[in-house]
Amino acid sequence: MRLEDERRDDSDDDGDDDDFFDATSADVDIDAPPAFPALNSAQRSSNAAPPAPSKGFTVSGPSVGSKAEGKDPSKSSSLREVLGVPASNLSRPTGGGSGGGLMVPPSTSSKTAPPGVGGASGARLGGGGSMLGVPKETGGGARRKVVLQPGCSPLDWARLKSSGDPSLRAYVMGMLRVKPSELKLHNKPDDAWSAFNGKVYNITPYLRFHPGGEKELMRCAGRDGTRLFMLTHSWVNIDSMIDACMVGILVSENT
Ligand code: HEM
Repeated sequence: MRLEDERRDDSDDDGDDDDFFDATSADVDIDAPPAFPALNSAQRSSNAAPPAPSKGFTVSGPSVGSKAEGKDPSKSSSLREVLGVPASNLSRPTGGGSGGGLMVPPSTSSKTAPPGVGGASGARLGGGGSMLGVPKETGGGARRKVVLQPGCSPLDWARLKSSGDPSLRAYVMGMLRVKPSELKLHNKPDDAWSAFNGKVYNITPYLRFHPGGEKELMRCAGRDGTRLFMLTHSWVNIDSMIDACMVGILVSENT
């Protein structure tokens, strides 16, 4: 399916949290990436530089030079796998100590702590919390962050992913050759497939684990989400994240 065609079956953007995919509305750029970090996030408000994709960022925390990498537990390859993030991205330039992996210890950040919450964990609820499965700050002001339900942390996902549960692959045996017209049929939360880099994945099981929320992920249900994915967070290693959900490869309509 060409991009022009994709634009016709658009998701509506009426602010309703319940509507995931609507193939009828038009005139919205379906690949317009969401703000990352969120426009009103602690990362931005704390005088942060814009997040860099994979190179050229600065680190304000403890030394994370290549020599230190092997010694730091938060940069172990297994953690990287769980997060689907290359080592070089575990510390994004966040300022204010709200980064995901190696940033300033929690106790140094009190700026975003909600009232009544001491500087320790409460201050860490925003920013890079999603990478560690920490529910994000929700209360107060205009901030509207995704809250992962209990049991939906990256580690929980890693556990489920390696369980071999056949429902991860929608009970598909072998690998399918999926045409865009067939892909389009799987556009509901309980039956959502999406193509990334030519591979078709059943994204339904991952929805509740997605740090960016179900609604954002559902924007690419039933279609090729590669562009939106790359515009949003090209540093995320999609293969390592949802390889267990792969159901086939995307083929052209007249194959
Ligand atoms: C199956 C495909 C996807 C996977 C495996 C995935 C995975 C992830 C991961 C691992 C993160 C955390 C990254 C980090 O904090 O550095 C993340 C965050 C995010 N994702 Fe996705 N993503 C997918 C698709 C999408 C799509 C299609 C969208 C949007 C339209 C999206 C929007 C977001 C947003 C907005 C965040 C930031 C959440 C925050 O505020 O921390 N994602 N995603």
